[in-house]
Amino acid sequence: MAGMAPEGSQFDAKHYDSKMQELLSTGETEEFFTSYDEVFESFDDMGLQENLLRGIYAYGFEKPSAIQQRGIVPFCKGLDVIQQAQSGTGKTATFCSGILQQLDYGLVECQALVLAPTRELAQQIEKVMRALGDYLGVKVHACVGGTSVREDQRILASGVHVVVGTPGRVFDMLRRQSLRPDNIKMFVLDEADEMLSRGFKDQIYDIFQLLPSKIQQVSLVINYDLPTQPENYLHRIGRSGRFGRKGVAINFVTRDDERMLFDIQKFYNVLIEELPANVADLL
Ligand SMILES: Nc1ncnc2c1ncn2[C@@H]1O[C@H](COP(=O)(O)OP(=O)(O)OP(=O)(O)O)[C@@H](O)[C@H]1O
Repeated sequence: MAGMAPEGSQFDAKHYDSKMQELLSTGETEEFFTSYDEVFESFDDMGLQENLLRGIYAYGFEKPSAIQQRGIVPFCKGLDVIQQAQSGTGKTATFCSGILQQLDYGLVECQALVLAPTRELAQQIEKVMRALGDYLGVKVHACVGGTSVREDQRILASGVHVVVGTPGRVFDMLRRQSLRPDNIKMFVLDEADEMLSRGFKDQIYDIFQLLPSKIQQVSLVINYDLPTQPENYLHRIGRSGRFGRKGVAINFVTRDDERMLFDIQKFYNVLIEELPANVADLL
C-alpha cells in the first residue's frame, strides 16, 4: 500500500516525507505525476466491450459524468489511478466499469478487490458492479461483517471474479485462505481518506501485504478539499501511489480554490488541466 513503510505495520510519515523530498529534489516528478487530459464524451468512445456498454446503457446511463469521462479509460489502461470527486458524481460506476472491462471472464478466480468503509457501501457497490456487469456474466460477492462466515466461504469456494468488502471480513477470508489472492490484479480503496482516518489503516496494510506485489491500485477519495499548504498536495495524492509508478489525479475544485490551485502548480511546476464547468449538466 502506498506510502506505507516496508517494515512494520504503521504508516511511517517521516520516511515518506524524506522520500518525497528526495524525489522532488532530483526533479524526477514526471514519472510520478501524469496529467491525464483525455476526455471521452460518450461511453461508446471509450473502447469498452460491447457487453459492458450494454450493461451501462441498460442501467440507464446515457452520457458519462465528468469523472467517468476522465477516469474510466486510464483505469482500463492499467494505470494506478487516484480519483477525487464530490459525492454523487459517479465514481462508483467509474471504477466498476474499469474493473469490468479488465476482468478475464474465463478465469473464475478473484481478480479485483474493492474495500469500502461500511457494510452498506460495500453492498451498494456490489449491486452496481453486478448490474453493470450483467451481460458479461460477472460473479461478484460482498464480504462484509455481520453476515455468515460459512456462507461467505461457500460463495468464495464456488468462484467469483470480484470481491467487494469491508477490511475486517476481507482480511478474515484471506487469513482463512477462503479468498485466494494469487489472481488479484486490481485493488480499489473506496473513500480512501475516510478509511485511512477511521483506524482501518493497519487492517488495510495487513490485507495489502497478502496481495500479489504487482497490482493495479485505484484509490477514490471523495469530498477532498485542496490542502491549505501547497506542499501537502503531493503528500495527499501521493500517499496512494507508489514511488516510481505512474498515476492520475483528478481534482474537483471550486472558484475559492483557484489561488491554491495556482500555488500548487507553481510549487510543483506542473499544469493541472481544467475540469468541466458544470458537473451537474453532465449527469
Ligand atoms: N453517467 C451517469 N448517468 C446517469 N446517472 C449516473 C451516471 N453515473 C452515475 N449516475 C448515478 O448517479 C448517482 C451517484 O453515482 P455514484 O454512486 O457512482 O456516485 P458516487 O460519487 O460514488 O456517490 P457517493 O459518493 O454518494 O457514493 C447514482 O444514482 C448513479 O446511478
